[in-house]
Amino acid sequence: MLLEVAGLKKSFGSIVVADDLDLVVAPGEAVGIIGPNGAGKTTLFNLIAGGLAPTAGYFRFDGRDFTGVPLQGRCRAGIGRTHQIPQPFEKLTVFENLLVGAVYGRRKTEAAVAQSCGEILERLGLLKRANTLAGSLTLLERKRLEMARALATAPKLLLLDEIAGGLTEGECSELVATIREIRQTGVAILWIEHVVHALLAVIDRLVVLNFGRKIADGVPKQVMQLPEVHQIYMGIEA
Ligand SMILES: Nc1ncnc2c1ncn2[C@@H]1O[C@H](COP(=O)(O)OP(=O)(O)OP(=O)(O)O)[C@@H](O)[C@H]1O
Repeated sequence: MLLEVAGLKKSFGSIVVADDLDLVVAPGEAVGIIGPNGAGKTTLFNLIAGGLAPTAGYFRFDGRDFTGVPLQGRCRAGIGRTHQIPQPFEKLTVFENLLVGAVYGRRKTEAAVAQSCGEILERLGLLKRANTLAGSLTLLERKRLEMARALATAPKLLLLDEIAGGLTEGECSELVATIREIRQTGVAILWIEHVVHALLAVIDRLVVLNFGRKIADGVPKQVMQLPEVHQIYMGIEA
């Protein structure tokens, strides 16, 4: 397995956001995560990426025990992430944003990463915006930049947090095509998304969270049919 999380626990006061969670992702696999607002999805990403420390839990990545390893160590080991609300360095250009990811995420010189950053921008459809200040991008371009900057760190696992939210149907389809292309390069994907049809177009497996607990994990179409998923996630009575 590429990622193995076992017995993950985290609370904020009386709110339990990760309740004895187990999760695995195989190399190159695409796994979707759904769940109602406040189910603990983004918190799970923060725990995996290392921005938050769990109360308990075991964490293994790429064959090594990573329990207690901080964010930058996880990034350099191959965990890249995007944020639900894009967080570019607004006063840097698009290309400079990628350089930051590549130089600090891979511990390489600017000269050594410049070409691969250009290739990533081309793949993500942002090459023509390379010298534009990130603060002036459209929402779709910001979302593309989030992915491009994460890819610049050369991840083995890419965490996508609601990347399709707020986009038009056409923009969403474009983004799905890009995510499928990223997958074809061998990068594993763990994707939180409320736009379920976008998710289902990409993923191999679907995990459902509710109140910090995993309530389903399996073949996407079968998971979507489960009465508890209908009831909890969509508010439809079984
Ligand atoms: N730093 C924090 N301090 C206190 N409570 C927090 C903190 N971060 C998250 N929470 C709470 O933990 C719960 C889970 O939040 P989280 O953002 O992980 O949910 P989510 O499933 O990603 O929701 P959404 O779909 O709305 O993005 C929420 O009740 C949230 O208010």
